[in-house]
Amino acid sequence: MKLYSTNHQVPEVNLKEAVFKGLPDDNGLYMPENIPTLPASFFENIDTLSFQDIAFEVCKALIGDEVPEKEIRSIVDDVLTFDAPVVKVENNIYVLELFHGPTLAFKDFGARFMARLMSYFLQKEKKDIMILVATSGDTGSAVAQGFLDKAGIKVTILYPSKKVSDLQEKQLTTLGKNITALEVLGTFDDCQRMVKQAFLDKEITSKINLSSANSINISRLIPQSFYYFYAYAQAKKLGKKVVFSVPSGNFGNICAGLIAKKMGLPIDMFVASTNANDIMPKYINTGVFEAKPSVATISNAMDVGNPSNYPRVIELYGKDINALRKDVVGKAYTDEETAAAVKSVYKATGYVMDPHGAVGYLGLKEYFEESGKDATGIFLATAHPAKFIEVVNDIIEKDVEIPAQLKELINKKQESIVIENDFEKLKSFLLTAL
Ligand SMILES: Cc1ncc(COP(=O)(O)O)c(C=O)c1O
Ligand SMILES: N[C@@H](CCOP(=O)(O)O)C(=O)O
Repeated sequence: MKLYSTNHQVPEVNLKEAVFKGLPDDNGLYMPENIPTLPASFFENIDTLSFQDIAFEVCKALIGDEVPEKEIRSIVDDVLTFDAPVVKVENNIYVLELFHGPTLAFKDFGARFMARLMSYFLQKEKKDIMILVATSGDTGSAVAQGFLDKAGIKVTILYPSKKVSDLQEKQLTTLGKNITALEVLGTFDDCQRMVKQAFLDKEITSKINLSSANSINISRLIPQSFYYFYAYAQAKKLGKKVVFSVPSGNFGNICAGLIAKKMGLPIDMFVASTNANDIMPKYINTGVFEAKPSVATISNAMDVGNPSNYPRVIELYGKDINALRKDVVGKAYTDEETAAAVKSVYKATGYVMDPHGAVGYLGLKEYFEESGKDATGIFLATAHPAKFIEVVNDIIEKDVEIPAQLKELINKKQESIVIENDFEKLKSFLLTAL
């Protein structure tokens, strides 16, 4: 796989370089030079294949020139040890549950794949790596779990103080070992900015082999495309066109879906659904991209004011907004609308949505209402509702069952290092953590 930078100021790299480097030196994002189309026969038989078989075919088409087939098979089988079922919620409305992994969020797919792929590349080369990751709640814990105890790898997580849920914070701060959590006195955007700055700082990069585990790293996006194919395979028997609604923040998840579409997956439309941090819906609707400070919402993991995958999304459409609009509509919702959706769906069906999934549900409903389409609508449930019990229990007036992997964290001791919202503080931490 050859990858270029969206800023076009640095030479192309192969997959291995892109994975370890994370961010190109010109501050762009790595993009595959060629996105292969899968053969028609694959889509004809897709509903007869397992999740692992589908992922294997997709992955082989993307990275098979650099990673041997046998290795891809073993990576995919190791990563996909849990399901991603499509479940009916209402007439024409289905949910793709992406929260059955170890940290109960869709990030488990990306983080586990990245950890496995890096280990494969590192077998041939001995070097120590520092993974730097900014999180608004879910990426950090998935990455920490994915890299826990991996020899030669240290993980530093930056999370915004008091802006993640209590259980998310437990997940970030209780692992210890090779994982360090930095509690930043700022927003997620501040954490993301500091991480990006570290990749461009020559003193840091000359002393530390830094790598990113955010969706700026291409190896996060590849596995995030697998479940779009698998969801389509599950929905194929319904015989209708398929629309996906993706609750979005940094736009890595939807970007992976758009890559799946480029590979030939017949998706009729994507709905990019956000909370009040509506930078991308505004961009899609007006053509103006204006990053702004994020605001706190009940779908906290989507509180992003400068969506990092914007350059990739526009690159996929040759920077032609009208071409993008043919595939993607943008919708945004307030906390009141989100809470009302959680409540009404629970009352009508018994299904408990988390606030992020609820934003996706709202986007799908609105799109169907305005388009009048008779299609299979699938919204992505990106996290388990128990990760946000303080919000969800209040809305549905009932206690959500807490899965065992969260329950066991409740009494664990949290450990984090508080740092100011100042890049120099991160830099001195990194240089002393060597
Ligand atoms: C639960 C949840 N939903 C949605 C999102 C948004 O996904 P993305 O940043 O890929 O748009 C995130 C964070 O990434 C998340 O943790
Ligand atoms: N919502 C994310 C923010 C980071 O997103 P990423 O997909 O770009 O790594 C989170 O939960 O941390």
